[in-house]
Amino acid sequence: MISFSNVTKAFGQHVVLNELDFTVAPGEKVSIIGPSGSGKTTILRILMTLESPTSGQVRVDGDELWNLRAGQKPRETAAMRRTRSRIGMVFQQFNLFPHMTALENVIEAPVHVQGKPKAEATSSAMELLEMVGLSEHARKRPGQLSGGQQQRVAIARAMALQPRVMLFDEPTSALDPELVGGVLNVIRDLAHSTDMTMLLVTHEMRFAQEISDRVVMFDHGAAIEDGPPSQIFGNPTQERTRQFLHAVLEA
Ligand SMILES: Nc1ncnc2c1ncn2[C@@H]1O[C@H](COP(=O)(O)OP(=O)(O)OP(=O)(O)O)[C@@H](O)[C@H]1O
Repeated sequence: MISFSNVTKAFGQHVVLNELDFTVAPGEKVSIIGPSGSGKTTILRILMTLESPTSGQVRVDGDELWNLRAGQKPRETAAMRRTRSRIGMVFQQFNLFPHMTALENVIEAPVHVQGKPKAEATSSAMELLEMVGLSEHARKRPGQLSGGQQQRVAIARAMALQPRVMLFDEPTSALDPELVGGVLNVIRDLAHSTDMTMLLVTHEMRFAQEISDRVVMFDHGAAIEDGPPSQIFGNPTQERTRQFLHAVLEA
């Protein structure tokens, strides 16, 4: 469903992804872990077409996202537009429209991007808000909701175009500790009950261990270890993975 082949991303002289090879199969739930600055968010931003790679190939569901030509700026392609409608992304900061209610945030893309009739979009959005436990708060604006509730609205919003792939970028790291569990419960339910492909960048190691089919350890822009959670958390092959987990789990 997702493939990075020989992908390099540099910001000026700073190489953030270094000849990365990485794939995710349809329906797989994959967590990305690694130290700050190792390139984890950049991978998600490239998939959302918010960044372009410097070189290499990125494919989503068979579509190559960029047609990179040496010396030319990357151009918008039909594959990029198709991909954006196939992928939902949940950011650290909830990314909701503050002047719209929870319900209006969820129906916004189906109505304005897809041209769905408002009544139909509203009924699907209410099902999504119920799924994330917020149907009673549908008429509230983000400022009237807790951070955890706002993030659950953001998950419903990201699901509104019925994506085949969901990307989560440290979805609980901006939350007060007592609100983290509610958001993780929603992501866990999605992981267990849907056949969506899911890619999660997280510092919640125990959660990654619990929900992932595979865990990929990043360091300096490369996937240095890739395996089932039992390997990564129980018996990592790389010393760097061992050190990282020791530092994070002892903190
Ligand atoms: N637009 C940009 N311009 C310049 N440098 C950038 C840009 N975006 C990211 N970087 C740099 O690229 C590196 C990798 O960033 P990225 O956000 O992918 O790391 P990360 O592994 O997600 O880190 P964290 O866990 O702290 O979020 C960082 O050193 C960052 O400063």
